[in-house]
Amino acid sequence: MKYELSQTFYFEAAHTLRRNVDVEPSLRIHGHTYIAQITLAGQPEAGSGMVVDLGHLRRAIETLRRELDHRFLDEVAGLGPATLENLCGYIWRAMELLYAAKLDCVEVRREASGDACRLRR
Ligand SMILES: Nc1nc2c(c(=O)[nH]1)N=C([C@H](O)[C@H](O)COP(=O)(O)OP(=O)(O)OP(=O)(O)O)CN2
Ligand SMILES: [Zn+2]
Repeated sequence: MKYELSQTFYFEAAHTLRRNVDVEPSLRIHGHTYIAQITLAGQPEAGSGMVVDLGHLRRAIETLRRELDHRFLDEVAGLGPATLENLCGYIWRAMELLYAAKLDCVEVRREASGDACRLRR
């Protein structure tokens, strides 16, 4: 048995994208609302009864969110082309530094279009 703790946050950001379909509109600067979910998994520590204190996760997310919210994603260092896949990877790398093997899943969605990407251990 393992316990899964999740927290969800959103960010609004702009980007361009080089694609083989919808070439011209994708190359124009446009924006999306992104919803991201981070899941940590493990066993609660005996003393605290927590896998991780959710207050700690909330602070880590706030720092990360400042790097993405109201940004032009093409200019975010280390992201690469601003796809859902690369956003998952970017968030994963930031959270793995803090939570190591407890990091279980990162999901990024664009609900307006029904798009989602999930990165799992
Ligand atoms: N594998 C991926 N494919 C695409 C991604 C992605 O992140 N991973 N992203 C995009 C775009 O960001 C794109 O703007 C969405 O385009 P599209 O699916 O054509 O939908 P709309 O332009 O209609 O989206 P709106 O939300 O309505 O603007 C494309 N592919
Ligand atoms: Zn887009």
